[in-house]
Amino acid sequence: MTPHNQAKKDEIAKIVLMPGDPLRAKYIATHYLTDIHCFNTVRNMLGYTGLYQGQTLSIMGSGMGMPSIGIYSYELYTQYDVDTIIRIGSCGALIPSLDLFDVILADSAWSRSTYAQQQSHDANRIQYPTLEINQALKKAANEQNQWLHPCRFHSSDVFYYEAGIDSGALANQCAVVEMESFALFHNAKVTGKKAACLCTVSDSLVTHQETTAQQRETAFDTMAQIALGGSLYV
Ligand SMILES: O=P(O)(O)O[C@H]1O[C@H](CO)[C@@H](O)[C@H]1O
Ligand SMILES: O=c1cc[nH]c(=O)[nH]1
Repeated sequence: MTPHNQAKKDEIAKIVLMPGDPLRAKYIATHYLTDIHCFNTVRNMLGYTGLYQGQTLSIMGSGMGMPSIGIYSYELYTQYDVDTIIRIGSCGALIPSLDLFDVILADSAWSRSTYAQQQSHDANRIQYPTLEINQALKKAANEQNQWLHPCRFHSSDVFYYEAGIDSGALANQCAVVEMESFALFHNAKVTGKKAACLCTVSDSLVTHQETTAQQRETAFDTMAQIALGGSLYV
């Protein structure tokens, strides 16, 4: 147990799907897993373990932002022997060619965050997912006839900008913005574990279209199904 997670070690699977929203975790667990068991309610950061096509899998919220996913993912990797975390988030489109509900796969995450610098003196502004997990997700998407858009993410500490879209994100060819992948990829690297990040486009910073809070909780089924399918190839 940790200050943030009441689970015993054997209650969490080797693979964890991790949305920011704990209610998205509950929705996916209750709709797609069988034999589910809720292993964490501390701070309402709900976590579930169950079976997906016979394989044990966990789904747990990360909360919003790098400090939050930094805590939960580090504990999962170092105290619960989790091997792989696949973030299943929402993101804002930074380029006009992306539509609401498109599913995006991070091939890298650029950030101004000091998370990696503070955590391990890692000064890299770009962190990377695990290639083998991205390949598993691409294979699952292919099988499901879904198109996955691989691109660089801007992993930001900010949701509401007074100064407009971060020019550094555009200069670094980021196609979407979200708030966790950089810290997750860093934690996977320093612990010798694996990570990937899928996001569904929930809004566009270009067209200003947006989904509702309810859709962000319960309407990201395409992404969930790709992550669930990919977990079988990990
Ligand atoms: O929907 P989730 O997974 O929380 O992801 C995105 O949504 C939150 C902001 O609304 C941030 O956590 C951002 O990364
Ligand atoms: O961080 C995020 C997530 C979704 N949409 C945004 O605009 N930013």
